[in-house]
Amino acid sequence: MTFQVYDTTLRDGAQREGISYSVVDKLAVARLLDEFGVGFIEGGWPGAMPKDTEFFRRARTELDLRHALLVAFGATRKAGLAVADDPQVRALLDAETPAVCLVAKSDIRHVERALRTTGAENLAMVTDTVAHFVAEGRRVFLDCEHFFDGYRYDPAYTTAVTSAALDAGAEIVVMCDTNGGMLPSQVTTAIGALTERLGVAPDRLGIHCQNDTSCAVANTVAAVEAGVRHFQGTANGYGERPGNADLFAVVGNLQLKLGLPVLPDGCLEQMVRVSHAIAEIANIAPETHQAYVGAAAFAHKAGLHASAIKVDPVLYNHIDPSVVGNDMRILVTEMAGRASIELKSRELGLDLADHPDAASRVTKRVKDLEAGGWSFEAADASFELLVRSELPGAGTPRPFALESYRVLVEHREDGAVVSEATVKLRVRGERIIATAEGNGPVNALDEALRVALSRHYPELRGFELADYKVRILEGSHGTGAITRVLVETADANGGRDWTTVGVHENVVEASWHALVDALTYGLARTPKV
Ligand SMILES: CC(=O)SCCNC(=O)CCNC(=O)[C@H](O)C(C)(C)COP(=O)(O)OP(=O)(O)OC[C@H]1O[C@@H](n2cnc3c(N)ncnc32)[C@H](O)[C@@H]1OP(=O)(O)O
Ligand SMILES: CC(=O)C(=O)O
Repeated sequence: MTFQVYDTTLRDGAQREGISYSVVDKLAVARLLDEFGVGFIEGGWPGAMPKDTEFFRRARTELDLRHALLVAFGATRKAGLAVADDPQVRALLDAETPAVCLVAKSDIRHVERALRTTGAENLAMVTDTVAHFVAEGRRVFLDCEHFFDGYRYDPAYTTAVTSAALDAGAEIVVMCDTNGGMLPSQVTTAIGALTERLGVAPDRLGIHCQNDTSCAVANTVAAVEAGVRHFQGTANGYGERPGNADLFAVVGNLQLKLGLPVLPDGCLEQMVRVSHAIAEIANIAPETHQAYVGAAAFAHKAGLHASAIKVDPVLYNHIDPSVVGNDMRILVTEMAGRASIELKSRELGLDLADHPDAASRVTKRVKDLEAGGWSFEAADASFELLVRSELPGAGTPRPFALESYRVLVEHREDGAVVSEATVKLRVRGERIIATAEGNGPVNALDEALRVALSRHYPELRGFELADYKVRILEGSHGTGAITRVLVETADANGGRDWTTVGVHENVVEASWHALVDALTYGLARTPKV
């Protein structure tokens, strides 16, 4: 059984609001899609946009694809124009791709109202254009726009468009749910009715679904279950309006749920890497909760889940995440039980299995702290320090003892606002007082701490405050609003970043907790200078 995995990230995907690829971006995306093992890459519409024309020109020398064939997209000839005289058709040929995909009207209402021509002329446009490209040695796919809506309105006309294309030599006629309004059962019914009417097997048909009902993936899978072998989609579901069928979910479902061999061996595990790399190029943050590839796709928060996962991860994962290049994660929050704490600690290299009392104490502290507004879900480093403080023999020494700190904010006559912080610490028996300025109170505090500690801990110089997030939480504890601060610290020497948390009614004090955890954690894991 051979499947055609047809990617349209660079054509339909580029129709998503906010995406604008350069030619270099398009070449990079094409290489990634090829590594994912798709069979066809629709690279754009040559002749419609100079960038797309340029992409196909450069692709000839700069792309060395292992799995995929490049496809150029265009429309059937203009109404009333000979196919050989249509400049769009010429541009499509000039792209010199082994295959082309032609979009054709297949809903009689669109033929008459949007194209402003007759049903007969549209059929001739399909026949002429398909035959022209076939005669030029191209493989031809025909995208039937508004196929399902057209078929419901006038099945005879939509069927006639399909037959005209197949008779003229099209390899596959693609049923497009252009407005994205279909449901899986409607797709299945239409395919059954059409194949009966046409007298052709469903493997001459393809499927292309927009996602306006959030059913694009389900509709695509339903079409394949109905016998279709050519399916289209885009990386991460990018596309016009809400998007297209997310090719990663489609492929994951077909390969892992239905056991269909849609990708070459060794490609499925590239899924997460390719998904995130394309998101990066598209300048769109990867969707954390995206099926299969999202960072949270296999992240477990509920204590009950973790307690079963501790026995066997299969019990709460629909697949082994590594099969698609993803990882399972255990989240530690107020919903954690002892099993969550134990599994998360194990992830961090701390074994609580032989310390049930410590696991219970950590669980209780996490629940109590979270009730007070703390959140460890994104603050692994603070969680690790907490576990270490309870696990016998694993404690992390605090690098200093605080005598006091003070922060001033000065609004000067010239309008400048400067913060100044002073810290008084005891470091290895020495009393140190240090003062520093910063562009805000937290920055000043961070600088003063570094000044005070740098002689005893020179490795601190490699730490950078990479991100600082503040969230004001509604006052639900009789204290008024409280502030939660998350600090992300980067290691200039290339180590992994780490995140710490602090909570207090006062934003500076909350930040102080997060900063102290950040330095403590960083110093504990960095080799001494
Ligand atoms: C469903 C889909 O998403 S298909 C992909 C759609 N993608 C895009 O539209 C992006 C690229 N498009 C473009 O750059 C431009 O729209 C172009 C270059 C294709 C056309 O631009 P223009 O010539 O200025 O025409 P315009 O966009 O205003 O209208 C489209 C024309 O194509 C005609 N047309 C639409 N579909 C078809 C078709 N399947 N076959 C032949 N002609 C068609 C329309 O009737 C209209 O013709 P008209 O100019 O004689 O009225
Ligand atoms: C061709 C296409 O993108 C559509 O009909 O949705």
